[in-house]
Amino acid sequence: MLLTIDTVTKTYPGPGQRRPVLRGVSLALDAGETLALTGESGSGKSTLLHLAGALDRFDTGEITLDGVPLSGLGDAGRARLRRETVALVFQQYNLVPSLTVAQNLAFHARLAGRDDPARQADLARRLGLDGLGARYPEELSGGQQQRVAIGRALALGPKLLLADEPTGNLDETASAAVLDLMLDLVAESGTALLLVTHSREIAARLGRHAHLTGGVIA
Ligand SMILES: Nc1ncnc2c1ncn2[C@@H]1O[C@H](COP(=O)(O)OP(=O)(O)OP(=O)(O)O)[C@@H](O)[C@H]1O
Repeated sequence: MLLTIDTVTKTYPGPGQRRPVLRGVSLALDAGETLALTGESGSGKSTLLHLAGALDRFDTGEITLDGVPLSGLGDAGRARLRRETVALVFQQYNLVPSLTVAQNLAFHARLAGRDDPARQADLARRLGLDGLGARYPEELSGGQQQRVAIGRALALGPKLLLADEPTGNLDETASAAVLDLMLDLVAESGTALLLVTHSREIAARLGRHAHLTGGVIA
């Protein structure tokens, strides 16, 4: 298994009565699998995605990512594992406005010491970004910006791609096109995908579907 989430609980610290967001979530994802995570607003989908990506700490239970139990890691260990294994795509594209498309595509791979211009060029071509390399994010459509964000994530060569409502800002046509490309690219590269969505249609396109409700997977 690439990712195993075992009876994980999470309560956010805060004033007043504290209610657990996750009450014992269990979920497993094999290498190369695609899984859609749905659930009502506030059910804890983003929280679970962040925990799976070693971006935040859980209270009890265990998450094992690429063979490494996360509970035993400190901040530095989690950061290293994240760098080596995971890439993220959010609803907000989070591109660097002062960098060109080509520079944005290379940015995270370069930071991780895995700069591979040939791979970036191939991703740009596959994502329909040819000819846009010298443009800045503000000169792109939303769908184009999201395709750059997906290319930037996949340029890392991650084992696990975590996507939080990645097409949530796009109209239906752009959303379908971006999802198609993302699914093609993860299938080709054997990358596992955990994708949070509100859309039943999108969920149906992925290999598996899990629904979060009442702090557990239904
Ligand atoms: N950093 C935080 N501090 C305190 N509470 C938080 C924090 N992040 C999320 N929460 C609370 O935890 C609950 C779950 O939030 P989360 O964002 O995981 O839900 P979600 O299912 O992704 O929601 P949505 O579909 O609306 O994005 C919510 O009640 C939210 O208010």
